Amino acid sequence: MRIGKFVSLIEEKGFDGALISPSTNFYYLTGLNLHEVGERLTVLAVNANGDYHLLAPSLYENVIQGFPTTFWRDGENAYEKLSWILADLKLSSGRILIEDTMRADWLIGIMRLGNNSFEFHPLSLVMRELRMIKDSQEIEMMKHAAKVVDRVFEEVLSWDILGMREKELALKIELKIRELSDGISFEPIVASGENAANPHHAPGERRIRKGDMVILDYGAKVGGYCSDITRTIAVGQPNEKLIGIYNVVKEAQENAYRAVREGIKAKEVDRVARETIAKAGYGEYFTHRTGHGLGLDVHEEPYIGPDGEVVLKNGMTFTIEPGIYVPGLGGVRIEDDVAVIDGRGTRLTKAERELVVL
Ligand SMILES: CSCC[C@H](N)C(=O)N1CCC[C@H]1C(=O)O
Repeated sequence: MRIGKFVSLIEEKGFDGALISPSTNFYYLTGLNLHEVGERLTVLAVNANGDYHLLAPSLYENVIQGFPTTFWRDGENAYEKLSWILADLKLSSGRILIEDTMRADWLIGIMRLGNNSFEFHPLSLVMRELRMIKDSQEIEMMKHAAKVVDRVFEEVLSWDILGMREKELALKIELKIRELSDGISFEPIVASGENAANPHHAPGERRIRKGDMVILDYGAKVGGYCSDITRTIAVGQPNEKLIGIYNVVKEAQENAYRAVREGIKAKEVDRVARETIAKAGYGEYFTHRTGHGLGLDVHEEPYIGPDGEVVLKNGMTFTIEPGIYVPGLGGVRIEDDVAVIDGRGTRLTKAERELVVL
């Protein structure tokens, strides 16, 4: 468990405690994977002396073992039990870290507990520091998740996708990922033809046609850790303009990857990708950041954007995924997962990056 290191950090930063609801932070700190707690109040309370206690629904009695926990049953007053825990931990005032994704109704319920005068701060203030550098076990998990998405890409290339609806292909990809891993890290994106001009296109009814460029963006989870890959493929010969765009994106991705070094700021990697695309005349069509950190969350620190002030260090993991999106025509994105190892970038995803024409 990583709670010890977390407590040292909160003390060092002058916080009095933390209230953490189920989330990737909760999993990172406790190793507990509480599936679908939904609306049932579940909170881990930690104080700056290193004492901690969990409040959880009794449905999870079989899952939570060997962890200091008070369980509550449906029909009981969970907030009353939480107030007893906070009193025991002497958490009634002060600077308290709150899980960023805590449900608003829980937070309001906590604010209404008697005798509390908390000053709330987002938990990410502390967790980002802990989670940004992955240890070797975490990197192993991410390598495994990356292998899965590479394998899925090979499978896709063996399918007859001409005439298939985007959403059918997205479902097939999802099923393959689920077969090979612990699950998807987000709902796959399949964007064909002019739909590929939308970076977060929701796969729909459009059938894949001859001459389409198709963006495939999907990810797997292994042991909680995510991969995230994008490849753009052609079905039949695409028009010359799209082929030109493909080559610009491939060059931008390669240049940004080669720029990765320990000690430079994340925004330097973004700048390299952006300059490559701007020089080719497509600057205004690269409408998002170059990448994002990857780990237990599919989007986390360090963000690789024009405002990326984080200094890259060994153990950081992130995506490099420049794209060009031309409304009415289509788009191209190429994305790899990268880890900083021995001072340089190492690609975790290795699927073919040359344009594949099916
Ligand atoms: C979590 S949904 C989007 C997944 C995708 N791989 C992705 O992260 N992006 C697609 C466009 C840019 C990038 C993003 O920052 O959202």
